[in-house]
Amino acid sequence: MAKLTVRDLDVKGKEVLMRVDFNVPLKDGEITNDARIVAALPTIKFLLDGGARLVLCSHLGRPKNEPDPAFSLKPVAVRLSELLGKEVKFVPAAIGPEAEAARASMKDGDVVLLENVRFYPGEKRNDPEFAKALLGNATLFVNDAFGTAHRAHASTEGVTHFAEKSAMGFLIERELEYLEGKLENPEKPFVVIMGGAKVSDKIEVLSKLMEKADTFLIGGAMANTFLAAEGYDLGASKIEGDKLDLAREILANAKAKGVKFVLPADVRVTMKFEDGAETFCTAPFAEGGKVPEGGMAIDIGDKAIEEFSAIIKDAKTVLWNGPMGVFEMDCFAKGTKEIAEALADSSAISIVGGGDSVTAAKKFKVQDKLSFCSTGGGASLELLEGKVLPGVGALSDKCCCCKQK
Ligand SMILES: Nc1ncnc2c1ncn2[C@@H]1O[C@H](COP(=O)(O)OP(=O)(O)O)[C@@H](O)[C@H]1O
Ligand SMILES: O=C(OP(=O)(O)O)[C@H](O)COP(=O)(O)O
Repeated sequence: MAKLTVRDLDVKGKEVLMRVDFNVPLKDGEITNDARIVAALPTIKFLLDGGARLVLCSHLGRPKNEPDPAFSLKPVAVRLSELLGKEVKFVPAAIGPEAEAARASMKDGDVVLLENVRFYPGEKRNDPEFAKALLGNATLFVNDAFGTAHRAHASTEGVTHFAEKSAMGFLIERELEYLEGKLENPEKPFVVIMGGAKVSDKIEVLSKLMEKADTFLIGGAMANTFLAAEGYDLGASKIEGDKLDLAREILANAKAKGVKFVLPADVRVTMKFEDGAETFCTAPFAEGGKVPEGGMAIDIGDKAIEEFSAIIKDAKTVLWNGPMGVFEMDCFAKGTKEIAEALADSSAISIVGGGDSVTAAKKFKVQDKLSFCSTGGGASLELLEGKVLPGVGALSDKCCCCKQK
């Protein structure tokens, strides 16, 4: 069922509670990446231009359900104010007399940012009393916190039970358009690039995507587990030893479905896991290549890069989730960098599923050449697994005239 969006709301003169994901990285009180604030701006501006009295709420980090200055949203209010070019009043509480007073004194077009909702035990518990207090006198709720939409918390799900209408913002709308819409009937060939640390984190998403994908390209540490399951010698590489049977099952499943499941032909190896370490590529496994004793596969090899890039070139839709190697260190980053560049050069619809892959796309400066980069790691994975995100499922349905919610 289609959900309400901000376009369906009449917000003039009304108090609107909006959940954003302002969970930004901070270093010594400074925001080191404001992408999540920037991503929420279109909805914030739309509501302010429409004459709403806008009350923003978010979490930041994982405080222990009590106030902790290290996780205060105050620096975010300052940055948001700069980006909007207007005052954003910061309220050092999310509920209670101070928050109520600040909200009561708002005029149309004003915006306030409440303090971190995770300073209260009711947030993660999804306590109805906390949700009611957070909604306050607002009758309308807007959720644009895609990165947190997989959490059924008071500020993402609980408040919808008390608001007259609950709608999604433009960010969530766009995330759904790409991670659901474009992948519903993907233009073929549809290629899925999977990497990252663990097979076990991605089993569900692998199985789900197996229904649609033509080809999987597997890299990162998860490729090591598949290669080990095929009987190759991986030396001291990172492997999930207890997932070998599962890996064999996935390989058999792909074969039965006629899906190409491409493992790296070769891997890049280091004898020392440290920055600036020397590396070399193994011979192709099919030609007897192996990781020597004590060696670690930390990236896909040059032959694998060549093969993966050729497949990406012919694709019409590509979904990328998980780096090809330990891209955080330049000496182990070649595979991830070249695959990111191959994706940027391709004419395919290119969708990056959040988390480390987006960090990699930024690091290798290809983000602008990709069709879409998700702002949520966990949320994008759950969506790709086919789950309904609680923060989306709880929004008002488009057809019900919204009186019930
Ligand atoms: N061959 C490898 N050996 C060890 N770690 C790896 C390897 N390849 C990738 N990684 C690590 O996997 C991590 C990312 O894994 P993951 O969290 O599953 O990705 P994502 O966040 O994109 O879903 C990165 O920190 C990267 O260094
Ligand atoms: O950064 C987030 O998730 P992500 O790292 O999975 O993208 C979200 O803000 C959710 O945070 P949480 O995982 O503490 O609930």
